[in-house]
Parts: sequence; structure tokens; C-alpha cells
Amino acid sequence: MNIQHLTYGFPRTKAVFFDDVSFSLQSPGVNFLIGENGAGKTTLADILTGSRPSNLALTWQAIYLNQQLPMLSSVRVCDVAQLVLGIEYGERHLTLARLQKRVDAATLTFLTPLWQQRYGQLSGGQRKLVQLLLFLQVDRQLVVLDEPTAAIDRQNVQRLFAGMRAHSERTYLVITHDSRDVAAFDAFNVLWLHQHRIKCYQPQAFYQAAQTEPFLGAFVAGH
Ligand SMILES: Nc1ncnc2c1ncn2[C@@H]1O[C@H](COP(=O)(O)OP(=O)(O)OP(=O)(O)O)[C@@H](O)[C@H]1O
Repeated sequence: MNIQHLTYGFPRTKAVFFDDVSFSLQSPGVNFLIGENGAGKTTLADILTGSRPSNLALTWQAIYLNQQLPMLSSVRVCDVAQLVLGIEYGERHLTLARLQKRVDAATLTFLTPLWQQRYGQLSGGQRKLVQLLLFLQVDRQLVVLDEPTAAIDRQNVQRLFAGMRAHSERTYLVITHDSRDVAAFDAFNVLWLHQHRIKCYQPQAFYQAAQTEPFLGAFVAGH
């Protein structure tokens, strides 16, 4: 996926935030978008998913989980699954047995004991995971996740990554501040957003650059 000559400014400010920025996403593959707070990662994710109109002509279909969707606390996990996947699968009544045929084992293991639980009874991390794991079942070429592993225990992070690996035909863009996420993959592309430009690194080049670039060094040393 090639992004060519992106130029973007926030509607209410005159300054240009991205000025003729070009880069490629490894496609298919896992791309990590990193950078300091305020660098523009969420803004870029918004642009690539069409949430913020820009000069780019988007040629892909994307799914974007940038924050938890608000749900009534009385809604059950099975209702959330129906909401997210019912239309996608064309199922009017999505049961666990039917879901079993479609999702990876790690996702099923996580969802099964929670299936009848009410949303309001779940922990913050469980709510986030329910949405993430269900969203990962929706078939789109580009999957964009904004800090999916923040506040998630590492065993559940493994479940999330197993869900991603189960669909290796997709292109993922994952925003993270946690180098353990990057280290969990053998093959990846890191996009470092720094001073409104993007530098791309394959694994070996990334760890090499971390020896000389202070931000990357601190990122890698962070775990
Ligand atoms: N609607 C807006 N109008 C003007 N400036 C904005 C707007 N939204 C965000 N910004 C600014 O753009 C910059 C980038 O914000 P963004 O949320 O994309 O950063 P980020 O890299 O995702 O940060 P973090 O790691 O802290 O989540 C910030 O300085 C922010 O204040």
C-alpha cells in the first residue's frame, strides 16, 4: 500500500501538519506506527481510514478501532457479537456454536466464558478485548488499531496477536508505545513518525537504528 504525497492540515488551523509525506505499508503484513506523544499517529490513522478527509484517494476498505465503542451496560457479550458480526456474517442469531466455525481458537477461548455476561459486569480490559477480538473477525483489507494493547494483560495480548496472525492476508496498522508488541512478531514494518515525517524500518534496520536514535533506543529498552 503506497501513500503518496499526503498533505493535511487540521480544518481550524492554518498550519499544514503533514506536508507531502510519502511512505509504504507492508501489505499484507504488520505495520507498527510509533512516535512520541502528539507526533500525529492518531491523526494519520484517521486519515488512512477516511475519518479525516485529505488529498489521498483511498483505494482500500478499512476497519478502525480507535477507541472503545460505548455500549449499554445491560447489553450482553453475545449481543455485542451479534451487533458487530451479525450483519457481516448474514446471521440473524449468532450463537457460540456458529461462531466456533468462523473464529480462531484463542478468540473462542476468550469469548466462551463471557458470552452471556453483561457488558457492565466486565472489566475495562475485558470490554476492550471483546471489541478488538470481534472487530478482527470483520474482513477488511486494512485493519487499523490505535493502542490495542494498552491496559491489556500480556496473555490476552497474545490472543489478540493470534487473531491477527489467523488473517495474515490482511494489512495491519497498529499504533503502540510498547516495544513488546513489536518484539512479538518476527516480520514487521515499523513506521516512525517524527517531526511530521515518516521513516520505515524492517526488523534488522529497526534494532540497528535503536542504537543511535534516542527515541527508538528508549522505545526498545522500554520492556
Ligand atoms: N482537531 C484538531 N485541531 C488541531 N490540532 C489537533 C487536532 N487534533 C489533534 N491535534 C493536534 O495534533 C497533534 C497530533 O495529535 P495526535 O492525537 O494525532 O497525536 P498522537 O501521536 O496520536 O499522540 P499520543 O501518542 O499522545 O496519542 C497534537 O499536537 C494535537 O494537539
